[in-house]
Amino acid sequence: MSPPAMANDGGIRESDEFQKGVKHLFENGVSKVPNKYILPVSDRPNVHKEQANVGESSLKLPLIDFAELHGPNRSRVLDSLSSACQEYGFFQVVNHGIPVEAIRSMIDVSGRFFGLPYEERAKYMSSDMTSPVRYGTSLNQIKDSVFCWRDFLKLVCNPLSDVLPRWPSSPMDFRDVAATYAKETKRLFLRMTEAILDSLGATTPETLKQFHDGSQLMVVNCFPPCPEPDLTLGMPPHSDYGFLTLLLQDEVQGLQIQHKGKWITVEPMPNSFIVNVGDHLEIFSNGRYKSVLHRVFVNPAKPRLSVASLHSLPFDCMVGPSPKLIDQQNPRRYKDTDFATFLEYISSCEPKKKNFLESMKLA
Ligand SMILES: O=C(O)CCC(=O)C(=O)O
Ligand SMILES: [Fe+2]
Repeated sequence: MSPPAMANDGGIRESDEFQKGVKHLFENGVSKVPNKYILPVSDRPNVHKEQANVGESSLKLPLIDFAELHGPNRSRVLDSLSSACQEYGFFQVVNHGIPVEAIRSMIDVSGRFFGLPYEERAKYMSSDMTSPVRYGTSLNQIKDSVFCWRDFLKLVCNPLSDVLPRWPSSPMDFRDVAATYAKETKRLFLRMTEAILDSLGATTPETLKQFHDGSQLMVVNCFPPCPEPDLTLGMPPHSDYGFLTLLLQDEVQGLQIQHKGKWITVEPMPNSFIVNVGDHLEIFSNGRYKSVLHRVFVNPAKPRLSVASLHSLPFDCMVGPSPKLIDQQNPRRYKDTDFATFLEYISSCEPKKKNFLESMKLA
C-alpha cells in the first residue's frame, strides 16, 4: 500500500503532484512554495539583496560581433573571444546570422507547447535518459531531494531525420520550427567552434570533422511565476557538460553566472545568443577556458522561457585535452571522458555543482 498522501504548506495533497511539474502547480493556483522546493537557507538566491547593489550584480557580458570574425578584424575578435572564455566562461553574440524570425518562432512555439494541457505534455515524459524526446521537471525528478522550479522539454537533434518523427506533433508547427532552429544553431555552433579552436591554436581537420558529426541536444526550459521566489531556484548552480551551449533567453531576467565569487545577473538582450563554455571545452582546452557555474532565479509575476542548445563531439567519442595544448610547462590536467560516463554520473547521483568536472581532474 502506498503511504497516505500528506498535506503540506503549499496546499498540495499528493506528493505525486510534484512529478507533474511546476507549470501544473502554477495552473492549480499554488500560493506558497511547497516544502519539496524549499532550499536550505545557504543555497537560496538572495536576489533582491544582491540587486540592491546594482552596479556589482548586473552584467553586460563580453560582446562578440560575429560578422567581424570574418573581416579584417578577425584576430582582434579572436583575442576578445579568448579572454571572454578565460575570464567569464560566457559571452554574448550579435550579428550571428540566425534570422530573427527563426528565433522568435522558436520562443513562440515553445511557449505554446508549455501552454498545452498537462496530459498532452505528459505524453513525452520518460525516465529513459537516451530518449529522443523527454519532458520532465526539476533537474532529475527521480533523484533530486529538493526540486527546482523548472519544467523542461529535451530534444535530441541528431540525426535529425531519425529523431524528428519522435518530437512533439503538437502544436502543429512545432517540428518544423524546432528543426529549423536546430539546424540554424548547429551552423552557428560550427562557425563558433572554428573560431574557438583557432583562438586556442588547436585546429585540426579531424577535430572539425568530429564536431560536424557531433551531438546536439536542445533543452527548452519553462519557469512559471513562483509565489515565493526567494525560497527556491529555477535551476541550481551547475555547469553544462558539452563543448559549447548556445542559449536563447526571452526578455525576462533569470540567468546568473558566478564571477569572482559573486552571482551576477546576465541582462537579456533581444535576438542575441549567450554562449558558454561547457565541461568538454574546459577539458579540451586543458583548463585554459572555464566551464563556469550558472543558475536561474525565478520571479513572482512573469513566466520565463529559455532554449539551450548543447553541442559536443559524437556521443561515443572520447574527449580529452588537445595534444596541441599539452607540453612540459602545461602538463595534461584532465582525464579523457565520454558522454556515456557523464550519463552514468548524472543518473547515479544528484548532480552537484562541478563535481563531474572535478572528478575528471588529474591530481
Ligand atoms: O535559463 C537559462 O537562462 C539557463 C538555462 C541553463 O543553464 C541550461 O539549460 O543549462
Ligand atoms: Fe546551463
